[in-house]
Amino acid sequence: MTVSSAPGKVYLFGEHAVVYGEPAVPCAIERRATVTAKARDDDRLRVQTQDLTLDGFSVEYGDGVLNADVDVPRPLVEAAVGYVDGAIDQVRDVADENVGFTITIESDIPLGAGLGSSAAVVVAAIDAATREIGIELSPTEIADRAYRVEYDVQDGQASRADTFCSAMGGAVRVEGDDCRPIENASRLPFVIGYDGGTGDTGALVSGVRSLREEYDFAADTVRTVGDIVRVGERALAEGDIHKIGQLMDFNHGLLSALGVSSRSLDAMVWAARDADALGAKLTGAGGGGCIVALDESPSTATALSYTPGCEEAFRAELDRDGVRVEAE
Ligand SMILES: Nc1ncnc2c1ncn2[C@@H]1O[C@H](COP(=O)(O)OP(=O)(O)O)[C@@H](O)[C@H]1O
Ligand SMILES: C[C@@](O)(CCOP(=O)(O)O)CC(=O)O
Ligand SMILES: [Mg+2]
Repeated sequence: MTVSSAPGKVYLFGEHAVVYGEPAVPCAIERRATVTAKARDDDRLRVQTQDLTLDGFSVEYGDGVLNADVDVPRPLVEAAVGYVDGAIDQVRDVADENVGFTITIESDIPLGAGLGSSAAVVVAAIDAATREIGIELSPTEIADRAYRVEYDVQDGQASRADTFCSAMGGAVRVEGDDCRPIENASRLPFVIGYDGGTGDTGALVSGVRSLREEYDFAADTVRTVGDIVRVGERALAEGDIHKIGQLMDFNHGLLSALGVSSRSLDAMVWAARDADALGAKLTGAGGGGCIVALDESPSTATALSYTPGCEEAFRAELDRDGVRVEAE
């Protein structure tokens, strides 16, 4: 039995635009998905998940047959299994044989909310399952294989940002295939607001793609997000937290123009701004889920906890650890 974990993330800047080759800066946070892999005698895959939203179910999958506990809607099961299934395909590709596994997932990352639960689950699953059969992949190799899974599950619409960040930890910079850690990133006082909802990553990415194809000004907006990231990474290197906050606000405005915000995300962003946060924006695909704000004081978290539509507000520290083995 092997246990590995990998962190979720927030986007300081650059989600969506990163899909079209602009740079982005995601930061790993201390909320993790933990995956236990146990090799089986047969070649089947059994997945058990104790998830916040899915509320615990188990699925057995093999030979193209999917058996789930009775009362779980099938599309939900298929959506949940897609990423893990893809991760195990990658492990079988590395092993060059059809190894079977029982996979157990425990995650404290809200699902489908912009904090990269999919990337964390895939990264941790690839690490745990390869180690379980005696193969040790480097974090960059895990990131690359996890990216291929996200790319497939999201119908060819994914950047390397989430998976690289989850595998490496810390703050990272991703531009196309160029992925690198940001050394000595200044400490940022992240506060997260969560509306309890989710966004459909694939559908939201498709929406931005259509706008970009239809209107030159939407394509310009995507490029402008890239400009914000380029200025933002200098501010990050200089530790200019006020400028970082201002640029987060700007980035949110452009994401909103691209149609990926929502009433509750906007309400949480404005609650954070009214509470004197240095900046606030949605994180990840949008549509529903989480915002990230910067505030050293407790004001933003308190204001968010009284904001209608905000289900949970919490502080998140930068997690310098990427994927790591917890037990072997
Ligand atoms: N604990 C979990 N157990 C099983 N699958 C999970 C778990 N957490 C996330 N996933 C997978 O990740 C998907 C959500 O990913 P996505 O829509 O990209 O949102 P995000 O990555 O922002 O959380 C879920 O539908 C599921 O397939
Ligand atoms: C919208 C996007 O830039 C980020 C999606 O993040 P999340 O899965 O919502 O955490 C898509 C991608 O980079 O693959
Ligand atoms: Mg995701």
